[in-house]
Amino acid sequence: MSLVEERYEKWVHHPNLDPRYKDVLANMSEEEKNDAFYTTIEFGTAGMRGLLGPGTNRINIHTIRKATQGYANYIKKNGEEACKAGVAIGYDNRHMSRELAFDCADLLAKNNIASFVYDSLRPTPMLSFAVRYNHCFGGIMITASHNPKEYNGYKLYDNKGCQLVPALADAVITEVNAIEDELAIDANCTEEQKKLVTVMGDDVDQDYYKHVLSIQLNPDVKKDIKIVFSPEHGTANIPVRDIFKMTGYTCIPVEEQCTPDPDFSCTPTPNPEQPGAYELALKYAKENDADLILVCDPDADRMGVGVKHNGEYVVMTGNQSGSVEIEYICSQLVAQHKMPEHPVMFNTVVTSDLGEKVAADYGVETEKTLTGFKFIGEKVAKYEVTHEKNYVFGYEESYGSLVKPFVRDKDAPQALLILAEACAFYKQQGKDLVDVLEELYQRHGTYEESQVALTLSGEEGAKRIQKILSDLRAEAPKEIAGVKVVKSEDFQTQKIYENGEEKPLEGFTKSNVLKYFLEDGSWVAVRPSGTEPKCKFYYCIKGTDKADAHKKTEMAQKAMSELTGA
Ligand SMILES: O=P(O)(O)OC[C@H]1O[C@H](O)[C@H](O)[C@@H](O)[C@@H]1O
Repeated sequence: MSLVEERYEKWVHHPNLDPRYKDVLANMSEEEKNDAFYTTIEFGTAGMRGLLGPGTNRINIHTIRKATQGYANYIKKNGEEACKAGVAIGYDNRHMSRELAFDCADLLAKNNIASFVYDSLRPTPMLSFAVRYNHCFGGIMITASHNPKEYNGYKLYDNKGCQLVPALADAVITEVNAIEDELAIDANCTEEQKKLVTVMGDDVDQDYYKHVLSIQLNPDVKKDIKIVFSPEHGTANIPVRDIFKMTGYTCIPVEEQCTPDPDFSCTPTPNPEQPGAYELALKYAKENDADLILVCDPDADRMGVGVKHNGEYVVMTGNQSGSVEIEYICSQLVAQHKMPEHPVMFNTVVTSDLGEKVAADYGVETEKTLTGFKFIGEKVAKYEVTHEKNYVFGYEESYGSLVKPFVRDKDAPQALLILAEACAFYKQQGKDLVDVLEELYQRHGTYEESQVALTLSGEEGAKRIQKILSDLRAEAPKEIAGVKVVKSEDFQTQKIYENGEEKPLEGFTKSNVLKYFLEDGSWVAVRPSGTEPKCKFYYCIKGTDKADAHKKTEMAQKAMSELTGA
Protein backbone atom coordinates (compact mmCIF):
# COMPACT_ATOMS: atom_id res chain seq x y z
CA MET A 1 0.00 0.00 0.00
CA SER A 2 1.39 3.44 -0.88
CA LEU A 3 1.95 6.04 1.84
CA VAL A 4 -0.97 8.04 0.45
CA GLU A 5 -3.29 5.01 0.62
CA GLU A 6 -2.07 4.15 4.10
CA ARG A 7 -2.75 7.64 5.44
CA TYR A 8 -6.08 7.85 3.64
CA GLU A 9 -7.27 4.51 5.03
CA LYS A 10 -6.23 5.53 8.53
CA TRP A 11 -8.30 8.71 8.30
CA VAL A 12 -11.34 7.05 6.76
CA HIS A 13 -11.52 4.36 9.43
CA HIS A 14 -10.42 6.37 12.45
CA PRO A 15 -13.10 6.47 15.20
CA ASN A 16 -12.21 10.10 16.03
CA LEU A 17 -12.52 11.43 12.49
CA ASP A 18 -14.67 14.58 12.52
CA PRO A 19 -17.92 13.31 10.91
CA ARG A 20 -18.03 16.41 8.64
CA TYR A 21 -15.11 14.94 6.70
CA LYS A 22 -16.59 11.48 6.03
CA ASP A 23 -18.35 12.29 2.77
CA VAL A 24 -15.58 14.47 1.43
CA LEU A 25 -13.07 11.68 1.97
CA ALA A 26 -15.37 9.08 0.41
CA ASN A 27 -15.83 11.20 -2.72
CA MET A 28 -12.19 12.14 -3.32
CA SER A 29 -10.70 11.53 -6.75
CA GLU A 30 -7.27 9.86 -6.90
CA GLU A 31 -5.72 13.23 -7.65
CA GLU A 32 -7.42 14.90 -4.67
CA LYS A 33 -6.46 12.00 -2.42
CA ASN A 34 -2.85 12.29 -3.47
CA ASP A 35 -2.75 16.03 -2.89
CA ALA A 36 -4.45 15.76 0.51
CA PHE A 37 -2.18 13.00 1.84
CA TYR A 38 1.15 12.99 -0.05
CA THR A 39 2.77 15.11 2.64
CA THR A 40 2.03 16.72 5.99
CA ILE A 41 1.25 20.41 6.06
CA GLU A 42 4.37 22.43 6.89
CA PHE A 43 5.40 25.78 8.30
CA GLY A 44 6.36 28.31 5.57
CA THR A 45 7.00 32.06 5.33
CA ALA A 46 4.23 32.90 7.77
CA GLY A 47 3.18 29.81 9.71
CA MET A 48 1.16 26.94 8.32
CA ARG A 49 -1.15 27.65 5.45
CA GLY A 50 -3.17 25.34 3.26
CA LEU A 51 -6.46 24.37 1.69
CA LEU A 52 -9.29 23.61 4.09
CA GLY A 53 -10.43 19.99 4.09
CA PRO A 54 -9.60 16.53 5.38
CA GLY A 55 -6.06 15.18 4.97
CA THR A 56 -2.59 15.45 6.43
CA ASN A 57 -1.74 18.17 3.89
CA ARG A 58 -4.82 20.27 4.69
CA ILE A 59 -5.97 22.70 7.34
CA ASN A 60 -8.64 20.99 9.44
CA ILE A 61 -9.51 20.42 13.08
CA HIS A 62 -7.10 17.46 13.28
CA THR A 63 -4.00 19.06 11.74
CA ILE A 64 -4.55 22.22 13.81
CA ARG A 65 -4.91 20.11 16.97
CA LYS A 66 -1.68 18.31 16.09
CA ALA A 67 0.12 21.66 15.69
CA THR A 68 -1.38 23.03 18.91
CA GLN A 69 -0.54 19.89 20.91
CA GLY A 70 3.03 20.16 19.62
CA TYR A 71 3.08 23.84 20.59
CA ALA A 72 1.65 22.95 24.02
CA ASN A 73 4.40 20.36 24.55
CA TYR A 74 6.96 23.00 23.61
CA ILE A 75 5.44 25.50 26.06
CA LYS A 76 5.42 22.89 28.83
CA LYS A 77 9.14 22.29 28.24
CA ASN A 78 9.62 26.00 28.90
CA GLY A 79 8.28 25.53 32.42
CA GLU A 80 5.47 26.46 34.74
CA GLU A 81 5.83 30.22 34.16
CA ALA A 82 5.43 29.78 30.41
CA CYS A 83 2.19 27.83 30.95
CA LYS A 84 0.88 30.51 33.29
CA ALA A 85 1.84 33.36 30.94
CA GLY A 86 -0.15 31.52 28.31
CA VAL A 87 -1.05 32.21 24.71
CA ALA A 88 -3.03 35.04 23.07
CA ILE A 89 -5.36 33.77 20.33
CA GLY A 90 -6.92 35.67 17.44
CA TYR A 91 -8.84 34.73 14.32
CA ASP A 92 -10.11 36.20 11.07
CA ASN A 93 -13.32 35.88 9.04
CA ARG A 94 -12.50 32.63 7.26
CA HIS A 95 -14.34 29.33 7.30
CA MET A 96 -13.67 27.56 10.63
CA SER A 97 -11.48 30.36 12.00
CA ARG A 98 -13.54 31.01 15.14
CA GLU A 99 -14.12 27.32 15.77
CA LEU A 100 -10.41 26.54 15.42
CA ALA A 101 -9.40 29.45 17.68
CA PHE A 102 -11.63 28.34 20.56
CA ASP A 103 -10.64 24.70 20.00
CA CYS A 104 -6.97 25.75 20.35
CA ALA A 105 -7.86 27.50 23.63
CA ASP A 106 -9.57 24.35 24.96
CA LEU A 107 -6.70 22.12 23.92
CA LEU A 108 -4.20 24.45 25.62
CA ALA A 109 -6.40 24.42 28.73
CA LYS A 110 -6.41 20.62 28.63
CA ASN A 111 -2.61 20.96 28.83
CA ASN A 112 -3.00 23.39 31.76
CA ILE A 113 -1.88 26.35 29.64
CA ALA A 114 -3.67 29.70 29.95
CA SER A 115 -5.04 31.57 26.95
CA PHE A 116 -6.49 34.98 26.08
CA VAL A 117 -8.90 34.85 23.18
CA TYR A 118 -10.46 37.74 21.28
CA ASP A 119 -14.25 37.57 21.47
CA SER A 120 -14.64 38.27 17.76
CA LEU A 121 -12.47 38.65 14.68
CA ARG A 122 -9.44 40.96 14.88
CA PRO A 123 -6.52 41.88 12.60
CA THR A 124 -3.28 39.92 12.88
CA PRO A 125 -1.39 42.99 14.19
CA MET A 126 -3.88 43.22 17.06
CA LEU A 127 -3.03 39.62 17.96
CA SER A 128 0.65 40.54 18.00
CA PHE A 129 -0.29 43.50 20.21
CA ALA A 130 -2.35 41.28 22.54
CA VAL A 131 0.63 38.97 23.13
CA ARG A 132 2.62 41.96 24.36
CA TYR A 133 -0.29 43.55 26.27
CA ASN A 134 -1.02 40.36 28.23
CA HIS A 135 2.68 39.45 28.68
CA CYS A 136 1.98 36.08 27.12
CA PHE A 137 4.49 33.39 26.32
CA GLY A 138 3.27 33.36 22.73
CA GLY A 139 0.37 33.71 20.33
CA ILE A 140 -1.73 31.89 17.76
CA MET A 141 -3.52 33.59 14.88
CA ILE A 142 -5.96 31.58 12.80
CA THR A 143 -5.82 33.14 9.35
CA ALA A 144 -4.72 32.48 5.78
CA SER A 145 -3.99 36.19 5.39
CA HIS A 146 -4.39 37.18 1.73
CA ASN A 147 -4.95 33.69 0.25
CA PRO A 148 -8.19 32.74 -1.55
CA LYS A 149 -11.29 31.65 0.37
CA GLU A 150 -10.48 27.92 0.15
CA TYR A 151 -7.51 28.41 2.50
CA ASN A 152 -6.92 28.82 6.19
CA GLY A 153 -3.81 28.89 8.32
CA TYR A 154 -2.04 29.06 11.64
CA LYS A 155 0.53 31.70 12.62
CA LEU A 156 2.60 31.28 15.77
CA TYR A 157 4.10 34.13 17.80
CA ASP A 158 6.83 34.45 20.41
CA ASN A 159 6.59 36.45 23.65
CA LYS A 160 7.53 39.67 21.79
CA GLY A 161 4.57 39.30 19.42
CA CYS A 162 6.86 38.31 16.55
CA GLN A 163 6.13 35.30 14.33
CA LEU A 164 8.42 32.39 15.18
CA VAL A 165 11.79 32.60 13.45
CA PRO A 166 13.19 29.30 12.09
CA ALA A 167 15.15 28.37 15.24
CA LEU A 168 12.03 28.62 17.42
CA ALA A 169 9.71 27.21 14.77
CA ASP A 170 12.03 24.19 14.40
CA ALA A 171 11.78 23.47 18.12
CA VAL A 172 7.97 23.54 17.86
CA ILE A 173 8.03 21.47 14.66
CA THR A 174 10.11 18.79 16.40
CA GLU A 175 7.34 18.52 19.00
CA VAL A 176 4.63 18.50 16.31
CA ASN A 177 6.38 15.79 14.31
CA ALA A 178 6.72 13.63 17.41
CA ILE A 179 2.92 13.28 17.50
CA GLU A 180 2.06 10.11 15.65
CA ASP A 181 -1.71 10.13 15.58
CA GLU A 182 -3.23 13.54 14.92
CA LEU A 183 -6.71 12.07 15.02
CA ALA A 184 -6.28 10.78 18.56
CA ILE A 185 -6.06 14.33 19.99
CA ASP A 186 -9.22 15.85 21.42
CA ALA A 187 -9.77 19.17 23.12
CA ASN A 188 -12.02 17.95 25.94
CA CYS A 189 -10.86 19.91 28.96
CA THR A 190 -12.46 19.86 32.41
CA GLU A 191 -14.63 22.70 33.75
CA GLU A 192 -11.74 23.62 36.03
CA GLN A 193 -9.30 23.75 33.13
CA LYS A 194 -11.78 25.81 31.10
CA LYS A 195 -11.18 28.61 33.61
CA LEU A 196 -7.75 29.03 32.04
CA VAL A 197 -9.46 30.48 28.94
CA THR A 198 -9.96 34.25 29.24
CA VAL A 199 -12.00 36.14 26.67
CA MET A 200 -10.26 39.48 26.12
CA GLY A 201 -12.10 42.70 26.81
CA ASP A 202 -12.29 46.14 25.24
CA ASP A 203 -9.24 47.35 27.19
CA VAL A 204 -6.87 45.64 24.72
CA ASP A 205 -8.54 47.31 21.73
CA GLN A 206 -8.50 50.72 23.37
CA ASP A 207 -4.81 50.44 24.22
CA TYR A 208 -4.02 49.35 20.66
CA TYR A 209 -5.95 52.35 19.28
CA LYS A 210 -4.09 54.66 21.64
CA HIS A 211 -0.79 53.33 20.34
CA VAL A 212 -1.89 53.65 16.71
CA LEU A 213 -2.88 57.29 17.25
CA SER A 214 0.62 57.92 18.65
CA ILE A 215 2.23 57.32 15.22
CA GLN A 216 0.82 60.57 13.82
CA LEU A 217 3.55 63.01 12.86
CA ASN A 218 1.23 65.89 11.98
CA PRO A 219 -1.98 65.18 13.87
CA ASP A 220 -3.24 68.70 13.22
CA VAL A 221 -2.79 68.58 9.45
CA LYS A 222 -5.82 69.87 7.54
CA LYS A 223 -7.74 66.68 6.79
CA ASP A 224 -9.12 67.93 3.54
CA ILE A 225 -9.18 64.52 1.83
CA LYS A 226 -11.68 61.80 1.10
CA ILE A 227 -10.64 58.18 1.62
CA VAL A 228 -12.43 55.17 0.18
CA PHE A 229 -11.70 52.20 2.40
CA SER A 230 -12.28 48.47 1.99
CA PRO A 231 -11.55 45.71 4.54
CA GLU A 232 -12.21 43.13 1.78
CA HIS A 233 -14.78 41.36 4.02
CA GLY A 234 -12.09 40.84 6.66
CA THR A 235 -10.99 42.02 10.08
CA ALA A 236 -10.08 45.67 9.44
CA ASN A 237 -13.61 47.05 9.21
CA ILE A 238 -14.19 48.07 12.83
CA PRO A 239 -10.64 49.06 13.89
CA VAL A 240 -9.83 51.13 10.81
CA ARG A 241 -13.16 52.94 10.77
CA ASP A 242 -12.78 53.62 14.52
CA ILE A 243 -9.28 54.99 13.97
CA PHE A 244 -10.35 57.25 11.11
CA LYS A 245 -13.25 58.49 13.22
CA MET A 246 -10.96 59.26 16.16
CA THR A 247 -8.50 61.11 13.95
CA GLY A 248 -11.11 63.04 11.93
CA TYR A 249 -10.56 61.65 8.43
CA THR A 250 -13.47 61.33 6.03
CA CYS A 251 -13.69 57.61 5.36
CA ILE A 252 -16.11 56.25 2.78
CA PRO A 253 -16.41 52.50 3.37
CA VAL A 254 -17.06 50.11 0.49
CA GLU A 255 -20.25 48.89 2.16
CA GLU A 256 -20.58 45.61 0.25
CA GLN A 257 -17.09 44.56 1.42
CA CYS A 258 -17.54 45.56 5.07
CA THR A 259 -19.49 42.51 6.21
CA PRO A 260 -17.24 39.73 7.50
CA ASP A 261 -17.66 37.00 4.92
CA PRO A 262 -15.65 33.76 4.62
CA ASP A 263 -16.55 33.54 0.94
CA PHE A 264 -15.40 37.07 0.09
CA SER A 265 -18.61 37.30 -1.93
CA CYS A 266 -18.31 40.90 -3.13
CA THR A 267 -14.66 40.99 -4.13
CA PRO A 268 -12.95 39.01 -6.89
CA THR A 269 -9.93 38.66 -4.59
CA PRO A 270 -9.08 39.85 -1.09
CA ASN A 271 -5.37 40.20 -1.97
CA PRO A 272 -4.17 43.80 -2.52
CA GLU A 273 -1.46 42.42 -4.82
CA GLN A 274 -4.18 41.74 -7.38
CA PRO A 275 -6.14 44.35 -9.38
CA GLY A 276 -9.50 42.73 -8.53
CA ALA A 277 -9.13 43.88 -4.92
CA TYR A 278 -9.62 47.49 -6.05
CA GLU A 279 -12.52 47.04 -8.50
CA LEU A 280 -15.40 48.09 -6.29
CA ALA A 281 -13.33 50.61 -4.35
CA LEU A 282 -12.47 52.30 -7.65
CA LYS A 283 -16.15 52.64 -8.44
CA TYR A 284 -16.75 54.25 -5.03
CA ALA A 285 -13.73 56.50 -5.50
CA LYS A 286 -14.97 57.80 -8.86
CA GLU A 287 -18.49 58.36 -7.54
CA ASN A 288 -17.18 60.27 -4.52
CA ASP A 289 -14.20 61.95 -6.18
CA ALA A 290 -11.98 60.47 -3.48
CA ASP A 291 -8.30 61.37 -3.10
CA LEU A 292 -7.22 58.01 -1.82
CA ILE A 293 -8.24 54.35 -1.92
CA LEU A 294 -7.02 52.20 0.96
CA VAL A 295 -7.69 48.47 1.16
CA CYS A 296 -6.59 45.82 3.66
CA ASP A 297 -6.23 42.10 3.16
CA PRO A 298 -8.54 39.93 5.34
CA ASP A 299 -6.28 39.83 8.41
CA ALA A 300 -5.25 43.46 7.94
CA ASP A 301 -1.53 43.04 7.87
CA ARG A 302 -1.29 44.18 4.23
CA MET A 303 -2.37 47.50 2.75
CA GLY A 304 -3.13 48.38 -0.90
CA VAL A 305 -3.17 52.00 -2.08
CA GLY A 306 -4.85 53.79 -4.99
CA VAL A 307 -4.17 57.48 -5.59
CA LYS A 308 -6.13 60.05 -7.62
CA HIS A 309 -3.55 61.51 -9.96
CA ASN A 310 -4.44 63.83 -12.85
CA GLY A 311 -8.06 62.70 -12.60
CA GLU A 312 -7.23 58.97 -12.85
CA TYR A 313 -6.64 56.39 -10.11
CA VAL A 314 -3.18 54.89 -9.92
CA VAL A 315 -2.71 51.71 -7.87
CA MET A 316 0.70 51.58 -6.21
CA THR A 317 2.88 48.51 -5.75
CA GLY A 318 4.01 47.54 -2.24
CA ASN A 319 7.49 48.80 -3.10
CA GLN A 320 6.05 52.18 -4.09
CA SER A 321 3.73 52.71 -1.12
CA GLY A 322 6.55 51.59 1.20
CA SER A 323 8.91 54.13 -0.38
CA VAL A 324 6.36 56.94 -0.02
CA GLU A 325 5.79 55.98 3.62
CA ILE A 326 9.52 56.10 4.35
CA GLU A 327 9.88 59.45 2.56
CA TYR A 328 7.06 60.98 4.59
CA ILE A 329 8.23 59.55 7.90
CA CYS A 330 11.90 60.48 7.44
CA SER A 331 11.23 63.96 6.10
CA GLN A 332 8.93 64.73 9.02
CA LEU A 333 11.25 63.26 11.65
CA VAL A 334 14.07 65.42 10.29
CA ALA A 335 11.93 68.56 9.98
CA GLN A 336 10.68 68.11 13.54
CA HIS A 337 14.18 67.28 14.88
CA LYS A 338 12.89 63.90 16.01
CA MET A 339 15.13 61.62 13.97
CA PRO A 340 16.74 59.26 16.48
CA GLU A 341 20.47 58.57 16.66
CA HIS A 342 21.68 55.61 14.57
CA PRO A 343 18.37 55.30 12.75
CA VAL A 344 17.65 52.06 10.93
CA MET A 345 15.03 50.88 8.47
CA PHE A 346 14.36 47.26 7.51
CA ASN A 347 13.24 45.59 4.31
CA THR A 348 13.95 42.32 2.52
CA VAL A 349 16.40 41.01 -0.07
CA VAL A 350 13.60 41.06 -2.65
CA THR A 351 12.36 44.58 -1.84
CA SER A 352 13.28 47.18 -4.49
CA ASP A 353 16.21 49.57 -4.05
CA LEU A 354 14.17 52.79 -4.00
CA GLY A 355 13.23 52.70 -0.29
CA GLU A 356 16.83 52.15 0.71
CA LYS A 357 17.93 55.16 -1.35
CA VAL A 358 15.20 57.33 0.17
CA ALA A 359 16.21 56.27 3.68
CA ALA A 360 19.93 56.86 2.99
CA ASP A 361 19.11 60.40 1.87
CA TYR A 362 17.94 61.10 5.43
CA GLY A 363 20.91 59.34 7.02
CA VAL A 364 18.91 56.20 7.78
CA GLU A 365 20.67 52.89 7.35
CA THR A 366 18.85 49.94 5.75
CA GLU A 367 19.21 46.38 6.98
CA LYS A 368 17.93 43.59 4.77
CA THR A 369 16.31 40.34 5.87
CA LEU A 370 14.89 37.30 4.14
CA THR A 371 11.21 37.36 3.11
CA GLY A 372 8.93 37.15 6.14
CA PHE A 373 8.22 39.95 8.57
CA LYS A 374 9.36 37.68 11.41
CA PHE A 375 12.94 38.44 10.40
CA ILE A 376 12.27 42.16 10.75
CA GLY A 377 10.61 41.52 14.12
CA GLU A 378 13.69 39.55 15.18
CA LYS A 379 15.96 42.51 14.37
CA VAL A 380 13.70 44.92 16.24
CA ALA A 381 13.95 42.70 19.33
CA LYS A 382 17.72 42.55 18.99
CA TYR A 383 18.20 46.34 18.83
CA GLU A 384 15.71 46.85 21.61
CA VAL A 385 18.23 45.09 23.83
CA THR A 386 21.53 46.36 22.38
CA HIS A 387 20.32 49.93 21.69
CA GLU A 388 22.85 49.93 18.85
CA LYS A 389 20.31 51.25 16.35
CA ASN A 390 16.90 52.86 16.56
CA TYR A 391 13.87 51.72 14.61
CA VAL A 392 12.46 54.10 12.01
CA PHE A 393 10.43 51.86 9.72
CA GLY A 394 10.04 48.33 8.33
CA TYR A 395 8.36 47.12 5.14
CA GLU A 396 8.26 44.42 2.48
CA GLU A 397 7.38 44.54 -1.21
CA SER A 398 4.44 42.28 -0.36
CA TYR A 399 2.38 45.28 0.81
CA GLY A 400 3.16 45.04 4.52
CA SER A 401 4.76 47.70 6.72
CA LEU A 402 5.19 48.65 10.35
CA VAL A 403 5.46 52.27 11.45
CA LYS A 404 6.05 51.81 15.19
CA PRO A 405 7.13 48.51 16.75
CA PHE A 406 4.53 48.27 19.53
CA VAL A 407 3.33 45.51 17.19
CA ARG A 408 5.87 43.04 15.81
CA ASP A 409 4.22 42.13 12.54
CA LYS A 410 2.98 44.08 9.56
CA ASP A 411 0.28 46.48 10.72
CA ALA A 412 -2.18 47.77 8.12
CA PRO A 413 -4.15 50.09 10.47
CA GLN A 414 -0.89 51.94 11.21
CA ALA A 415 0.05 51.99 7.53
CA LEU A 416 -3.38 53.34 6.53
CA LEU A 417 -3.21 56.14 9.07
CA ILE A 418 0.29 57.30 8.10
CA LEU A 419 -0.57 57.18 4.39
CA ALA A 420 -3.78 59.13 4.97
CA GLU A 421 -1.78 61.72 6.88
CA ALA A 422 0.86 61.88 4.13
CA CYS A 423 -1.90 62.36 1.54
CA ALA A 424 -3.46 65.20 3.54
CA PHE A 425 -0.05 66.77 4.24
CA TYR A 426 1.10 66.80 0.60
CA LYS A 427 -2.31 67.98 -0.59
CA GLN A 428 -1.66 71.20 1.31
CA GLN A 429 1.41 71.58 -0.92
CA GLY A 430 -0.62 70.91 -4.05
CA LYS A 431 0.75 67.39 -4.50
CA ASP A 432 -0.71 63.90 -4.49
CA LEU A 433 1.16 60.74 -3.48
CA VAL A 434 2.01 59.84 -7.09
CA ASP A 435 3.65 63.28 -7.45
CA VAL A 436 5.70 62.44 -4.36
CA LEU A 437 6.69 59.09 -5.88
CA GLU A 438 7.68 60.76 -9.17
CA GLU A 439 9.90 63.15 -7.22
CA LEU A 440 11.55 60.17 -5.55
CA TYR A 441 12.30 58.65 -8.96
CA GLN A 442 13.76 61.94 -10.12
CA ARG A 443 15.96 62.16 -7.05
CA HIS A 444 17.05 58.56 -6.83
CA GLY A 445 16.77 57.12 -10.32
CA THR A 446 13.91 55.54 -12.20
CA TYR A 447 13.15 51.94 -11.38
CA GLU A 448 10.40 49.65 -12.47
CA GLU A 449 9.72 47.07 -9.82
CA SER A 450 7.62 44.10 -10.73
CA GLN A 451 6.88 40.57 -9.76
CA VAL A 452 5.78 37.63 -11.86
CA ALA A 453 4.29 34.82 -9.81
CA LEU A 454 3.83 31.49 -11.50
CA THR A 455 1.18 29.27 -9.90
CA LEU A 456 2.30 25.63 -9.81
CA SER A 457 0.03 23.60 -7.51
CA GLY A 458 0.18 20.17 -5.93
CA GLU A 459 3.02 17.68 -5.69
CA GLU A 460 3.98 18.11 -9.36
CA GLY A 461 3.92 21.89 -9.05
CA ALA A 462 6.12 21.82 -5.94
CA LYS A 463 8.66 19.63 -7.78
CA ARG A 464 8.60 21.93 -10.80
CA ILE A 465 9.32 24.97 -8.62
CA GLN A 466 12.28 23.19 -7.01
CA LYS A 467 13.54 22.26 -10.48
CA ILE A 468 13.40 25.85 -11.72
CA LEU A 469 15.66 26.88 -8.85
CA SER A 470 17.99 23.89 -9.08
CA ASP A 471 18.39 24.33 -12.85
CA LEU A 472 19.32 27.97 -12.34
CA ARG A 473 21.78 26.90 -9.68
CA ALA A 474 23.31 24.28 -11.98
CA GLU A 475 23.72 26.70 -14.84
CA ALA A 476 23.78 30.28 -13.62
CA PRO A 477 22.81 32.90 -16.23
CA LYS A 478 25.76 34.99 -17.44
CA GLU A 479 23.45 37.65 -18.84
CA ILE A 480 19.76 38.50 -18.67
CA ALA A 481 18.27 40.11 -21.80
CA GLY A 482 21.76 41.00 -23.00
CA VAL A 483 22.80 42.72 -19.75
CA LYS A 484 25.75 41.11 -18.00
CA VAL A 485 25.27 39.47 -14.59
CA VAL A 486 28.07 40.99 -12.50
CA LYS A 487 27.26 39.36 -9.19
CA SER A 488 24.96 36.68 -7.90
CA GLU A 489 23.84 35.66 -4.43
CA ASP A 490 22.63 32.21 -3.47
CA PHE A 491 20.93 32.25 -0.08
CA GLN A 492 20.70 28.45 -0.08
CA THR A 493 24.41 27.71 -0.47
CA GLN A 494 25.12 31.04 1.27
CA LYS A 495 27.58 32.15 -1.37
CA ILE A 496 28.26 35.29 -3.37
CA TYR A 497 29.79 34.94 -6.83
CA GLU A 498 31.54 38.02 -8.18
CA ASN A 499 34.34 38.49 -10.73
CA GLY A 500 34.94 34.75 -10.87
CA GLU A 501 35.38 34.64 -7.11
CA GLU A 502 33.30 32.95 -4.43
CA LYS A 503 32.66 34.62 -1.08
CA PRO A 504 30.49 33.61 1.89
CA LEU A 505 27.07 35.25 2.13
CA GLU A 506 26.61 36.08 5.78
CA GLY A 507 23.85 37.29 8.04
CA PHE A 508 20.95 35.17 6.76
CA THR A 509 19.61 31.71 7.55
CA LYS A 510 19.60 29.32 4.59
CA SER A 511 16.79 30.00 2.15
CA ASN A 512 16.01 28.97 -1.40
CA VAL A 513 16.54 32.40 -3.00
CA LEU A 514 18.70 33.37 -5.97
CA LYS A 515 19.52 36.98 -6.80
CA TYR A 516 21.30 38.24 -9.92
CA PHE A 517 22.79 41.73 -10.05
CA LEU A 518 23.16 43.23 -13.52
CA GLU A 519 25.77 45.57 -14.94
CA ASP A 520 23.28 48.45 -15.32
CA GLY A 521 22.29 48.52 -11.62
CA SER A 522 19.20 46.32 -12.01
CA TRP A 523 18.60 42.97 -10.31
CA VAL A 524 16.40 39.90 -10.68
CA ALA A 525 15.57 37.42 -7.91
CA VAL A 526 13.78 34.06 -7.85
CA ARG A 527 12.29 32.14 -4.93
CA PRO A 528 9.42 29.79 -4.17
CA SER A 529 6.61 31.47 -2.24
CA GLY A 530 6.29 30.17 1.28
CA THR A 531 2.60 30.97 1.53
CA GLU A 532 1.17 29.89 -1.82
CA PRO A 533 2.00 27.30 -4.51
CA LYS A 534 3.92 29.86 -6.56
CA CYS A 535 7.37 30.48 -7.97
CA LYS A 536 8.09 34.20 -7.65
CA PHE A 537 10.33 36.22 -9.97
CA TYR A 538 11.22 39.71 -8.72
CA TYR A 539 12.51 42.46 -11.00
CA CYS A 540 14.06 45.76 -9.94
CA ILE A 541 15.02 47.30 -13.26
CA LYS A 542 16.77 50.62 -13.64
CA GLY A 543 16.10 52.80 -16.66
CA THR A 544 17.05 56.22 -17.97
CA ASP A 545 13.37 57.11 -17.77
CA LYS A 546 10.05 55.35 -17.20
CA ALA A 547 9.69 54.11 -20.77
CA ASP A 548 13.23 52.74 -20.78
CA ALA A 549 12.74 50.96 -17.44
CA HIS A 550 9.50 49.48 -18.73
CA LYS A 551 11.04 48.23 -21.96
CA LYS A 552 13.95 46.66 -20.08
CA THR A 553 11.55 45.04 -17.58
CA GLU A 554 9.61 43.39 -20.38
CA MET A 555 12.84 42.13 -21.90
CA ALA A 556 14.13 40.78 -18.58
CA GLN A 557 10.83 39.04 -17.87
CA LYS A 558 10.86 37.44 -21.33
CA ALA A 559 14.47 36.34 -20.89
CA MET A 560 13.78 34.72 -17.51
CA SER A 561 10.75 32.96 -18.87
CA GLU A 562 12.81 31.53 -21.74
CA LEU A 563 15.65 30.61 -19.43
CA THR A 564 13.50 28.69 -16.99
CA GLY A 565 10.84 27.46 -19.39
CA ALA A 566 8.33 29.02 -17.00
O1 LIG B 1 6.43 35.28 -0.93
P1 LIG B 1 5.75 34.56 0.19
O2 LIG B 1 6.61 33.52 0.83
O3 LIG B 1 4.41 34.05 -0.25
O4 LIG B 1 5.52 35.63 1.30
C1 LIG B 1 4.91 36.85 1.01
C2 LIG B 1 4.47 37.49 2.31
O5 LIG B 1 3.56 36.62 2.92
C3 LIG B 1 3.03 37.02 4.16
O6 LIG B 1 2.25 38.15 4.01
C4 LIG B 1 4.16 37.26 5.14
O7 LIG B 1 3.66 37.71 6.36
C5 LIG B 1 5.12 38.26 4.56
O8 LIG B 1 6.17 38.47 5.46
C6 LIG B 1 5.63 37.78 3.23
O9 LIG B 1 6.43 38.78 2.64
